[in-house]
Amino acid sequence: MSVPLLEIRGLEAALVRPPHAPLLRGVDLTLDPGQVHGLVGESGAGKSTVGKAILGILPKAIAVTGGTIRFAGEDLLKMRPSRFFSLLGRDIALIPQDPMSALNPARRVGAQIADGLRLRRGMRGAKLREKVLSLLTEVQIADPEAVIARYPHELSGGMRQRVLIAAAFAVDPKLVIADEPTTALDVTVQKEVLRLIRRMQARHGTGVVFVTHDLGVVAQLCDQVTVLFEGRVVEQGATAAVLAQPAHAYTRALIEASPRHDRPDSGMRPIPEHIITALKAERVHGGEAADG
Ligand SMILES: Nc1ncnc2c1ncn2[C@@H]1O[C@H](COP(=O)(O)OP(=O)(O)OP(=O)(O)O)[C@@H](O)[C@H]1O
Repeated sequence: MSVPLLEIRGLEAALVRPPHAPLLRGVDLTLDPGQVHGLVGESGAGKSTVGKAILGILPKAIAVTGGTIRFAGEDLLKMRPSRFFSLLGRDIALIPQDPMSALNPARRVGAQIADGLRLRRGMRGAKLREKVLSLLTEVQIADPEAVIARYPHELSGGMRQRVLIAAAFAVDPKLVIADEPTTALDVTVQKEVLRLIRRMQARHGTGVVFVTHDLGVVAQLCDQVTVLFEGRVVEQGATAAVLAQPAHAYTRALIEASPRHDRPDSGMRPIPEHIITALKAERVHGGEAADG
């Protein structure tokens, strides 16, 4: 039996300060190599917390309190720090939400893409420059020779996100965590960037955990989907099946509430109150503390 690329079991996280409000309540998720798994839910559902727990970059206020996160069979939560940091940036990479704050404003973009290749692949000189240029071409940046010498503020938001995609895929990671990578972009650019991520992951055979509040994005990009509500998995499965025949009332409501892509300004509509109430009741009856 092949080992999943990523296998999360019973992941729990909570606020560090009393009363230690739980944020993740036993999240399970399995990702096979080369697959794209969408993590979807409303704001505050815990999507980013899952992504950050995988990357070991949870804010100080949040701690993992239970469960396992296995990457190719090894538990990231139990790994020696030196081993964990050798995986980050080489086997596991991040495409962040906000390209401007992820890039160093004082360094040219070519140098920033080159960092991972120098550090993780030992590339130098002309070979390194060639590789950076070919990555920029791969993410469809015209005139890469000129772009490597630019500073982040000299590029558009879409170009900056392409630069970060190039940086994430530069060292051929096995797993990419994409945390709402198109939220800051306008709708037309969003579509191009999504297509680009899909193409890059297919070409590089990369597994992707894609954090989004947008089921339209899930439909376009993801093989599998996990629906989160208040830190708990409500529904999980192959995207086509879940979207065509959602088993849970919350998923159905989320589909109905999703922004219409033919009307980009339509926004997300609220989930009906009775469904939220029923979900909270399910949690209480499931034996968990009624903490909110
Ligand atoms: N730095 C922090 N300190 C305290 N609580 C936090 C912090 N970051 C997140 N939280 C809390 O953790 C919970 C889950 O947040 P998370 O960011 O994972 O949700 P999300 O589903 O990604 O939502 P969004 O789409 O708004 O980012 C929320 O209740 C949030 O208030």
